[in-house]
Amino acid sequence: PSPTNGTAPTPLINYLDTQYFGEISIGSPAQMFNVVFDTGSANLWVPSHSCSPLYTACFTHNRYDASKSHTHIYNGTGFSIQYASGNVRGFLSEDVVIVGGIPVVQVFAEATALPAIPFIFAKFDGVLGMGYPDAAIDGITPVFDRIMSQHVLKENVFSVYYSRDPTHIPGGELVLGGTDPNYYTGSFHYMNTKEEGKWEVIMKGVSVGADMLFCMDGCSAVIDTGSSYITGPASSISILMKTIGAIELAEGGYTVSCNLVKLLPTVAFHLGGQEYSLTDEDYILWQSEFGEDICTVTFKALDVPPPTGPIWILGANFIARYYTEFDRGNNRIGFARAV
Ligand SMILES: CC(C)(C)OC(=O)N[C@@H]1CNC[C@H](C(=O)N(Cc2cccc(Cl)c2Cl)C2CC2)C1
Repeated sequence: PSPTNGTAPTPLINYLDTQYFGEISIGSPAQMFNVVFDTGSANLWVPSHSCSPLYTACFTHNRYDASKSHTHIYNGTGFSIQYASGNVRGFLSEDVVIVGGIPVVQVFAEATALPAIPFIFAKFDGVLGMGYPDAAIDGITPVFDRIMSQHVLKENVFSVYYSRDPTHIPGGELVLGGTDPNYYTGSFHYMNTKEEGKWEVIMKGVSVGADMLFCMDGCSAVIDTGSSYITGPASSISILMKTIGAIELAEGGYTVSCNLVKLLPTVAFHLGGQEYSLTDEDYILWQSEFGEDICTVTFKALDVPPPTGPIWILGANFIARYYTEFDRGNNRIGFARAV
């Protein structure tokens, strides 16, 4: 896919509707990595060749070997990213990174400490943050900003399609520089980002069936391609779960009995003058295990402390229903009905 027409598509793999990732290369000759294109963060990191194999999560993923790349530029500055479940630590390097066929000289982190939880569950090797520069740790210019400054894109936007059907190939698509009409119908509706530095918008309410139950006075919503689910404040989520008759599991997830799934109400998110509703098909993960069906609700409780929170995070299961355009040129987000 040459970026000559100003857009650069990258096919994504869909793993269980919870992880969507695509391939990039780093170094010369090319070393390939599967990364999540994560609008909720703004740094690129991949496991390092110098990560001790005692870290299971490093041992089971592709690792970048600086000594094998003749375009590697040494940096060595320390790096640490605090995830909820643990820190990824390492050091910075610089090399040629190719995304969707577009090469950039990029400062990125080589992870030398990768917590087993959650990364042994990751099918991807690393994370390519698609957030704003303000969110970048160590003030590193993010990949998309490096691409924009090359003036090779038709528009300073990128778009994300996440397939809901695990048998659909590709499992998704990232387009740099535009949108892909094959994956949406109807027109886009746009809303401005709340502030320059985040893929975050003002949400005007969350309704369950006909009743607006949450966020009546407005709240924030982050559109996060790197999160699997939709998360909301624990108080709201527990009311939502009671309303739909879901029962809480030990580790904090919720399930409903599969024969009631068809009766579940729609949940609608009021964003930018439009109601974005999700039906049971969109928010129930129906899995058959050992001959019995388990219906998991793909909403999770997550209390993000102020000043960032309280917020709702609209993740993969929202994006799978609503094709999303992230517009850096106009600091706005657009949604269209996904195919
Ligand atoms: C404050 C700061 C650290 C920048 O916040 C973030 O980076 N916030 C990120 C926001 N987007 C989701 C990121 C996340 O949770 N994972 C872990 C993950 C997600 C889904 C499935 C799996 Cl298996 C895993 Cl491991 C990233 C690897 C995508 C955290």
